[in-house]
Amino acid sequence: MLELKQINKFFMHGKEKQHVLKDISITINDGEFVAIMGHSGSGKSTLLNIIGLLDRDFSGSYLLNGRDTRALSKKQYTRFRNENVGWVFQNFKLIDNMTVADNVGLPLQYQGKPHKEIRRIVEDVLAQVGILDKADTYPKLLSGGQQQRVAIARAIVTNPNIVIADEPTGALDSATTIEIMDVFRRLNAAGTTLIIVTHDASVGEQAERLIKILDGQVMGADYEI
Ligand SMILES: Nc1ncnc2c1ncn2[C@@H]1O[C@H](COP(=O)(O)OP(=O)(O)OP(=O)(O)O)[C@@H](O)[C@H]1O
Repeated sequence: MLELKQINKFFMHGKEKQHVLKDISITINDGEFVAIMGHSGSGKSTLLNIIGLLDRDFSGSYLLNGRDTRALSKKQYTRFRNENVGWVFQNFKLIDNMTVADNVGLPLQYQGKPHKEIRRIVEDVLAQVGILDKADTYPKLLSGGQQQRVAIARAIVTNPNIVIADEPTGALDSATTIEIMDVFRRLNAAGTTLIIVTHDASVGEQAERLIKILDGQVMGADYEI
């Protein structure tokens, strides 16, 4: 479970202080599929970075699986993220000069797993996202949808309980968006908590719950984006 309480976040622009997140309190239960929507600049990515343990420079409290994320040392915080959260981005963020299998296996390499075990887990995960036949090719030779499957495989290779995706279909056409959302939905059906920021209403409507953000604040269900 994920509990954000009274989160406030500021950015400095020279001497100007910008209040980007305003008193955000959200609870997300294990296994939920939540979409976050709102206008450009409303604070969605800033919020996602906090939820996904990439940023803890904020005020308020954030408990993840009962742990106070702000009480962790820097090393513990990074480790906690690697164990609990898988990230997927709009532009895939794959390493071009590494094969698909090596990209997906990277988080396991960081964990110090033996080579043979890494290959076995990677093949399992690639099969799960439907691109086992691409294991030994390079990302740039794949379509956008295939590259996003690789990125999803990399996000889930450590078996995290939460997958966080920032505009994961933003660079994909509508047919590919449907395919990628199928992959996400299967993942969620198998028990993974899924949190997606999206501008695409067809993606947002697949979520169990929609969190709407306006100017850094959570809006009620009747707010029209
Ligand atoms: N690192 C940063 N330094 C300074 N200001 C920032 C930084 N990151 C975001 N901001 C500001 O915070 C506000 C919210 O940005 P954020 O990226 O969270 O919005 P968003 O809702 O995700 O937008 P979009 O839909 O366009 O991605 C914006 O005004 C942005 O300029």
